Amino acid sequence: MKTVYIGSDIGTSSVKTVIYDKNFKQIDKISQKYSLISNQKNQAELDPDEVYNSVIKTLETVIQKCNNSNFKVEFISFSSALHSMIIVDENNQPLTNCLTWADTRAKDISGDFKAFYKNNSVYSRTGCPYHSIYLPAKILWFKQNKTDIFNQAEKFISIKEFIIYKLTKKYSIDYSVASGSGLLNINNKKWDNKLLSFLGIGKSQLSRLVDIYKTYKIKNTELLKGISLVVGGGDGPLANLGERALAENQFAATLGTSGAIRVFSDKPVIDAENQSIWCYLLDENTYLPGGAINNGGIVLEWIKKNFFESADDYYKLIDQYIDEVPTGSKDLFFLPFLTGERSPNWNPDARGIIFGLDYNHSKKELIKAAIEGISYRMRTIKEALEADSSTCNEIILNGGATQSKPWMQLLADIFNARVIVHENEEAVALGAAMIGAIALGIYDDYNSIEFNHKKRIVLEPDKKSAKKYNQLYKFHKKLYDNNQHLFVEANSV
Ligand SMILES: O=C(O)[C@H](O)[C@@H](O)[C@H](O)[C@H](O)CO
Repeated sequence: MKTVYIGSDIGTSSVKTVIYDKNFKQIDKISQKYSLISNQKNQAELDPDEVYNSVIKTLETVIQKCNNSNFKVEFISFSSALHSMIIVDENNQPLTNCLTWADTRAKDISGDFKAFYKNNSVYSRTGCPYHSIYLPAKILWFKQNKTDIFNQAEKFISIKEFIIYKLTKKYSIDYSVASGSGLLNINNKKWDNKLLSFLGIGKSQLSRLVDIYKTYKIKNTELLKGISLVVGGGDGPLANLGERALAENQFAATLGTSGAIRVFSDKPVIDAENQSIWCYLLDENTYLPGGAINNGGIVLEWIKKNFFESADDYYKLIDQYIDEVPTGSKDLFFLPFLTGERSPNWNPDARGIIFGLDYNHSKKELIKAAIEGISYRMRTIKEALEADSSTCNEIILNGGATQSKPWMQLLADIFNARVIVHENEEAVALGAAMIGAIALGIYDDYNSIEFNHKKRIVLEPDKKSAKKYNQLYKFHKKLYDNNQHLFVEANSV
């Protein structure tokens, strides 16, 4: 009987459940989309029951397939997007939808929280810069704006806790997802007391902290009952694991709707002065400093929606324009802050700028300038990370951008580093499956996993283009810096 592992990646717009053989080779994958609810400004929510039903549907389909093929399922291991929050009442019923990382309502919280954050070194303890994406701001928003819900809150949980609760009747949160909440002290691995008392919530309102290897038996549904469920971790940390970017100078990057660059470290890495990077956890002993941009492929989707609605071959056109338009898009610059900024400046007021437009520019230059702008922002993260960890000459890339070879070459040139893409496309689900194999005692730790990672693409930077991009990048940064005060002023004109 063939033994198989299952990794399930609960993302922001879909769940992907993947079957692996015991050498972590993908056998099959089932995905199910769900809809992001965004009827009001700053809202980006998911319906928790819709997500749960989608997860169950993919799991049952996969288990049925395994049963039909006479495969022995060792475990199901989970991953989820970070920074999500659902408030549940004393009967374990959701009082809210699931606020995702993209929900920005909490940028409008009032009062002295920012000063508290600064004066109490919250960043140094939690590894999370002051920002509305994290749970402290989200919780405060409810306290200030929906007091009735805040008062009825029995627990503040993430989407993964919600699903695991439904499957096991246990509220547990792993250190990885907990570290992305902004409520965990990453040094002593405990909920941060000072922060909790400022917010006016108790430890009992948060789940029990468990390690990512914690295993339960599934209690419900005929097909899933009795299968080992491994709690697993957050998508960013598991992407690095799935990419096997294990060394301190190996950065793994994701570039999809948003983007991130991260690296494993055996100690906390923080930038106390500028707070340019975050530091999350994979497990109790592995730290994950990194940075994330809000504006990746979302910028290209915005251009499509507004200017290329009927272009079925939009992404092909993008590739063509990257090739046709010269480096630097004929001096056109696009600061891509369509949804504010996360790393490295965490500026919620940052706005998009198209600079240098003249009569000879066309949509081709506009698109290439957007691609260059997104890529420059990724470079700002690489640099912030290098300033606090090690220099990196090789970046392992995953996410939607890996569909475009011209974009990847442009990234290699802007990073002035080798870009590698592996054959396996589902790094996060793969990382979750690796955690499951450790949890079940098949491997001692993630270093000892034997894995033949095949490379699909290896791109070296082109020297001439890298040199040119170096100059252009400096100008891009200047454009950003010189407009800082105008971003703020624009709020009150
Ligand atoms: O490491 C990462 O990829 C980022 O830090 C996260 O903030 C993700 O964007 C989030 O989990 C949504 O996928």
